[in-house]
Amino acid sequence: MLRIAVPNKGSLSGPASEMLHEAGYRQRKESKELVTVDPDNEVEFFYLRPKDIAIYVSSGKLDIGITGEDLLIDSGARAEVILPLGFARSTFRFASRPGAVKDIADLAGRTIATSYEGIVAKYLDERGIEASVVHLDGAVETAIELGVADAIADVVETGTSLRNAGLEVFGEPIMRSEACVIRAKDTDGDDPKVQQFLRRLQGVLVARTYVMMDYDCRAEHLEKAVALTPGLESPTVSPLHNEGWVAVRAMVPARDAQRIMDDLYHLGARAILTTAIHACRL
Ligand SMILES: Nc1ncnc2c1ncn2[C@@H]1O[C@H](COP(=O)(O)OP(=O)(O)OP(=O)(O)O)[C@@H](O)[C@H]1O
Ligand SMILES: O=P(O)(O)OC[C@H]1O[C@H](OP(=O)(O)OP(=O)(O)O)[C@H](O)[C@@H]1O
Ligand SMILES: [Mg+2]
Repeated sequence: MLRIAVPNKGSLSGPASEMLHEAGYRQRKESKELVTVDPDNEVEFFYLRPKDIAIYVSSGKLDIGITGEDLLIDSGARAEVILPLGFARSTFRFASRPGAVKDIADLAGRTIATSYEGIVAKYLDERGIEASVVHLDGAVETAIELGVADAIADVVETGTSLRNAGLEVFGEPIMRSEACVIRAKDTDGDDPKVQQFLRRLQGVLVARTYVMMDYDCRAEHLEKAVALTPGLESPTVSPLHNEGWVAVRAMVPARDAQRIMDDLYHLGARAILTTAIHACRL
């Protein structure tokens, strides 16, 4: 049985379970459940604190886990990313009151509040900057107003939390992060159960980011049309009953679909349809 760690709380928890559900895995029915077995797929899911997942996975007791790249790096655990999952995208940045800390070098001798001490300590160490790091569990933006720190290092997505606290980022992003599947370093990459799990998740990612496009066009416009819709390998082209016309079918990135439909129409293509992809194996 494959043993998989899944976040039990926070920003990663809902989207992770949703993705697993879309991939055909049974998920817990109730947020208090800590373990769920999916006997049909021979998988056991362990719902754990996101911050702890890399530690469990690196210990080898669980085969793989879903967590944030930032949490993985922060933990210092011997585990690695094997598949980025495209959700919980964020940056990790320093911030302070406007102008209070000018740049990274200006952090020397200051106090920095963060929930990610591991990332911050490593970043400062690599640059030879000596500063004190104060660990807080969350809501670190408030640490400056309450005089606990001169600067913070925290997850930034839209920047709303920083703005609301009257803070501004400084320096380059410390790192970028997204949810990902991880496994212990130095493990066998060919485990067929893990490979099948990854193929299922990749199928969900493709189904989320691509649509199927069908259209008819005159044979003399085919090369230009196919250049707009090259598909993943190559589009399917079938003859139509009307001589001189062909039907084309190809996967296209969902976010480009409307622009491609406009361009195909200008080229003379007609009956241009897009349909959702529900599941896929590439
Ligand atoms: N607003 C956000 N947008 C995108 N990703 C986020 C956001 N907040 C946290 N994350 C990501 O979620 C992961 C942190 O999850 P975790 O559950 O530890 O914290 P959380 O979502 O802030 O929950 P809480 O602090 O309430 O426990 C990290 O990978 C982080 O980058
Ligand atoms: O840039 P934004 O879109 O505002 O998102 C970033 C905020 O989201 C997370 O906070 P969360 O709500 O999880 O609270 P926390 O600080 O207690 O972790 C993170 O810690 C930031 O505070
Ligand atoms: Mg948080």
